[in-house]
Amino acid sequence: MTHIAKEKLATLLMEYPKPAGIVMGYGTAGFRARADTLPWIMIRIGILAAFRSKVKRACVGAMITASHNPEYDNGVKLIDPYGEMLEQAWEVYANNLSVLDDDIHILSDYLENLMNQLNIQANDEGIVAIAYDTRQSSPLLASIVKRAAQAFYTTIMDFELMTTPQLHYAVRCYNDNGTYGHYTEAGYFDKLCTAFQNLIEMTPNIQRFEPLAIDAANGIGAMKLAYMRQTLAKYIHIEIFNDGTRGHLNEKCGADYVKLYQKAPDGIPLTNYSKYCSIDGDADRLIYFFIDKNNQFRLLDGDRFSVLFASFLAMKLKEAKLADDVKIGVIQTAYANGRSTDYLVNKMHVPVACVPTGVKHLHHKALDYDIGVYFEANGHGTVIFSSELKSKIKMVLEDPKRTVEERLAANQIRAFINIINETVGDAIADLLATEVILSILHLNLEGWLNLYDDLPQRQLKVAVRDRTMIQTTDAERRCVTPPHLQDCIDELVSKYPSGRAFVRPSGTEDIVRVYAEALTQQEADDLADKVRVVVEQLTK
Ligand SMILES: CC(=O)N[C@H]1[C@@H](OP(=O)(O)O)O[C@H](CO)[C@@H](O)[C@@H]1O
Ligand SMILES: [Mg+2]
Repeated sequence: MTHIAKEKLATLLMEYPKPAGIVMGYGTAGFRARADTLPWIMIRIGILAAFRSKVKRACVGAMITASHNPEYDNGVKLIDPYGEMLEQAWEVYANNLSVLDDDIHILSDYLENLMNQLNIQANDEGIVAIAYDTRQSSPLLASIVKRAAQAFYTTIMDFELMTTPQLHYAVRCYNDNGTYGHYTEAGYFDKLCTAFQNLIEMTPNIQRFEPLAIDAANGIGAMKLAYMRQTLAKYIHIEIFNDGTRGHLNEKCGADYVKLYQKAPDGIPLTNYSKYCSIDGDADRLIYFFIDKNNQFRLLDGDRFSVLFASFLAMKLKEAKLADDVKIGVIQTAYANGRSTDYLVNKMHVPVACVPTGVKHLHHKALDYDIGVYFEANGHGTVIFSSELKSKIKMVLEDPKRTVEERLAANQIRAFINIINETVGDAIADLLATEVILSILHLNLEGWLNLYDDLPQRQLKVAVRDRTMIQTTDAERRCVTPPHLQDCIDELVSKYPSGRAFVRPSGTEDIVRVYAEALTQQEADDLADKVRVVVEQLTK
């Protein structure tokens, strides 16, 4: 480590000291906590981003956001060169760095060892792309990441205000020299909007788009959607509410609020539109909803996107005569409604895999398929396509012996691939994909909802002394510790027809989550509550 790097680090450590006794782990979505407790961890993350970039000899990203959490929280996560989440093995380095106190000698010893281990030279080049959401605390936190990375000969690409998926996209494009698209924001919108227009224009008898009201959670998405709204005004009328001019970020609005409380957000008129959706604070989650004829609030969550996207793609594969040699699969977590899994497996005959919570797990598993559709129930997800599938599509398009219908279907899949953000779940891309599929299939929200009926469900948060006491297996569906907890859950569940329940420690909050579903809301509530009681008893 150079003398200058050491000096710069020492200055940062003095400026942003680590609070005594603080412990922080790189969790489901990076480091996340109250914003005022975060500056010190940004130093560590800045260093790690620089190292990661040097090792991969590519640009990596650092996104400052706490997504759907309150304005006073913030967080940071790293993005790997292909636009995916940081490789899990590196989370260990993040955790090791977070354990270290502010002693510059100890820190530089650790860093020198790490540089040796990773075979990094002090003057290797690094490049880190940084972006942040609209939180007041974000610019300062971003500036600390930047200064720490710069201490290690690293160039910074400062994108300032961006959605999380936009940064994932930019990192991917930058590293594959524009093959995936141009890495700027203009490049991002150009790719999505052009593909959306193409798909509309190539499809005969497409249904007119009904106006859509969007709850933007008073976050970054409002600003970005405004740009898209103008570009696509010719096709679809979009109104943006909760755009940050009045309300507070994620407060009684946004995708997480709507999904968790199963009710409409504040700040949006509920009578004027037939279609509504909510995004979250960093615009990577999307949830649709509407008010039905009986004045009931009806929700379409992540499971519904899986079903819709997989149905559309399976249909187009069939039309393109590609269905036989393409492996399509859906990835869910334990939070997926049992009826969605049932519909996918038994009605659509699409294989479903279940993985632990967190997009990194879903994304990883989706790579096993030619078309991997993945969504968390909360509305975070995307579709990824293998390069073999992309070549097959190209072959159909270039084969003069193929019929017009076959080529049209292949072309529709190709356009769909360009709407989707394959690097990570993206509310804006998913919204465009959903809108265009609904119009192609002539479905309204009611028709989409009627594909299957959800089982009533309940989610609870339980505060316990030490959430790590609960350990799980089988994609978090069964508890291993504390002893007997699983037996108690099994016993409770057996009393409810079609009942299912599980318990897991949250990776982003200091709580344990309980999930239950059953035939009626009353039973789901009862089951969840009884499970809560045994959790409380056995973790005392
Ligand atoms: C039940 C639930 O919604 N859990 C969320 C939440 O994780 P937890 O580990 O459950 O706190 O935050 C994650 C990051 O945003 C998201 O990926 C995940 O789906
Ligand atoms: Mg988010």
